[in-house]
Amino acid sequence: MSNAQAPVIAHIGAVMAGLVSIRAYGAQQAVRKECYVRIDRQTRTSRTFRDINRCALFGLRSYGFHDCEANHMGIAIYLVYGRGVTASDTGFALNMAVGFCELFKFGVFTMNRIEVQGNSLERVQQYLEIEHEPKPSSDGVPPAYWPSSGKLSVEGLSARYSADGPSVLHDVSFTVNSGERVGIVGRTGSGKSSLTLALLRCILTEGKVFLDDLPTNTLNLDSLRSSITIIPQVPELLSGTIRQNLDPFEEHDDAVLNDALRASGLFSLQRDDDDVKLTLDSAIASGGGNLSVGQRQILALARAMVRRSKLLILDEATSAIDYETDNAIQESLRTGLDKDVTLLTIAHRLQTVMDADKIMVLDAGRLVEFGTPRELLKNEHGVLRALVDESGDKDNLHSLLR
Ligand SMILES: Nc1ncnc2c1ncn2[C@@H]1O[C@H](COP(=O)(O)OP(=O)(O)OP(=O)(O)O)[C@@H](O)[C@H]1O
Repeated sequence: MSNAQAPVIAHIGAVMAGLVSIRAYGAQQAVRKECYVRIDRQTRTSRTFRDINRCALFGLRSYGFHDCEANHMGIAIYLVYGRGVTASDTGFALNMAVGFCELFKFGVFTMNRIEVQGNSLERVQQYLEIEHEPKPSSDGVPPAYWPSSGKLSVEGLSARYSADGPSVLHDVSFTVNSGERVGIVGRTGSGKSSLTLALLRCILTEGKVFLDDLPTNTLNLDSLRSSITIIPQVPELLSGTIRQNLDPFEEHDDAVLNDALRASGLFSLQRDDDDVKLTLDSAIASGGGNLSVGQRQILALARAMVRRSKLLILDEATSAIDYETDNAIQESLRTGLDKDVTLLTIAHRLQTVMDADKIMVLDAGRLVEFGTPRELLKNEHGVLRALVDESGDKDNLHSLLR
């Protein structure tokens, strides 16, 4: 019954979250139909559960009548005709005999309830049994100064999503010097996001990755991931205040946090006559639901500045944010970050990476070009040149480069 109930609750949750889209696409009928299917399934199991319960209760009552009542009668006869039985013995014995039946019934129902609720334990068990990432060990703790620079070297990196799945990155090798800004481009499915996941060891990898000359495969995952900051296309925020989101462990004072907000460009986007201004005390809804995607990205950028990571990976979300916000973010990336911060930008729009120090072009999981934009565009048969020539922005991109 519990297993049938979860899909109903999940469906209602999903519908509530997507009400606007459902109405916009006129999908009420399909959603209602799916809801009925799930409710029917849940009702069937619930009905069976209750029927069996009734059956058990009926059985118990019958048993109680035949057995307990007969017992009571036997005891009563003994108490009336037996010798040396006092009035207090009689009262006590009859009282206990009636109570025993109730206790027995209660015991059976409690056992049944425990079995049903045990379903929750089964679910916990399922989570305990899934494959876990390696646990941190004392050997994997990096020196306190690490990483002192954002130098990144990758040697023969291959990656796959599961042990028996296909390889999505093939023998990728490159070196990015500390403070360099590198744009990662490629067609859809070329492995751009997989490369960032491989750097964070979120997927299975082979080959070597060195951050500030330390091989990352020997490090504890928490140390590695806390030293690299990634700003995804749609950053997640925690419910609380902006202060808690920027500094969850309360390690920095307000001046540092405000500096980060200013450097990330948040204040430059707010006008004096805005009704709602974001400050450190502004409330954030769960997942950042009360902020726009652009504002969430800016806060994620501010968080990266507070963390002072030497390697920052930006999964560009230009399609979701307006021109002004995009400009503010790009400007903050140019001016707000420390000079030794290495920035890898996954570019969906070529325009944002044309001023990068280097561009990395991926194709079907292979690194096919890596160099300065000028060098790569000189190659008439190159992949970047083809991507630029295919884009509607071709003239603009060439003129940007000039
Ligand atoms: N969770 C996953 N499980 C298995 N394979 C995956 C998974 N995610 C991506 N892939 C595969 O990995 C390859 C590279 O995908 P990836 O998401 O890295 O491409 P991308 O260049 O980031 O694409 P896009 O520009 O569309 O985001 C694709 O062939 C894809 O099918």
